[in-house]
Amino acid sequence: MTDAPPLVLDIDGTLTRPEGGIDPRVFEPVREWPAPVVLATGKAFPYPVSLCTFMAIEERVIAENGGIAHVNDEVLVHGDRERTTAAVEAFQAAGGDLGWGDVDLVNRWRETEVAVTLDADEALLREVAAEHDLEVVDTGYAFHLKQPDMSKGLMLERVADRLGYEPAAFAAVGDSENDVSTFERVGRSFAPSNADDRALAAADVTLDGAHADGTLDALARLRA
Ligand SMILES: O=C(O)COP(=O)(O)O
Ligand SMILES: [Mg+2]
Repeated sequence: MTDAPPLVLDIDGTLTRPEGGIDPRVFEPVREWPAPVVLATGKAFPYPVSLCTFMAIEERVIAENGGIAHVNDEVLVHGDRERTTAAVEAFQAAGGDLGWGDVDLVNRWRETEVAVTLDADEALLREVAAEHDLEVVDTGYAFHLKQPDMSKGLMLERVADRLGYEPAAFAAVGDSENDVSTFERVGRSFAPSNADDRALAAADVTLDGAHADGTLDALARLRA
């Protein structure tokens, strides 16, 4: 294989099993991929960094829906956490609950945006977001309260530049609306069958397989 494209891979819903957790079958093809692999996720910064570390691949990550990234010994920051913090305080003052319990590991190491459980008061969250010029993204795993001008795709432009590629040189796999901004910029995009309507509509290719089954199929097609 000589011309496998660089990859942008979402994590939840894409590298995972339907019942949750990373599908270990993705480790080898990702580790052996002959071009750069960027993990692009809504998770807080340390999560994809750790995943790369334990997969023994370069720590090339876009985290927090494009709020922060690491590539080539450089940290790139886009989001402004203070704006989100003010909105979270308003949400909580109006009776909203982020929903992660007393020890909130989901947000503990976030630097730019905030994640809220899917069973939180969505109408209140959207109302507060609008009042603070923020938006709510539903990844299927959490609501994310973030700046509208922050996305995985926008951060991919900066990461791709550091890696010496055009964003269009990349192929991407992703399952939800937070991957649409990536799909809009890459040359080839794939959505596993569990993807939400927005990801399915934006993807070039809809895969028959769900979760990592679909992703493994996409990776095999890209190397065929
Ligand atoms: O944790 C989430 O809400 C979504 O994460 P993902 O972007 O890796 O799918
Ligand atoms: Mg996902």
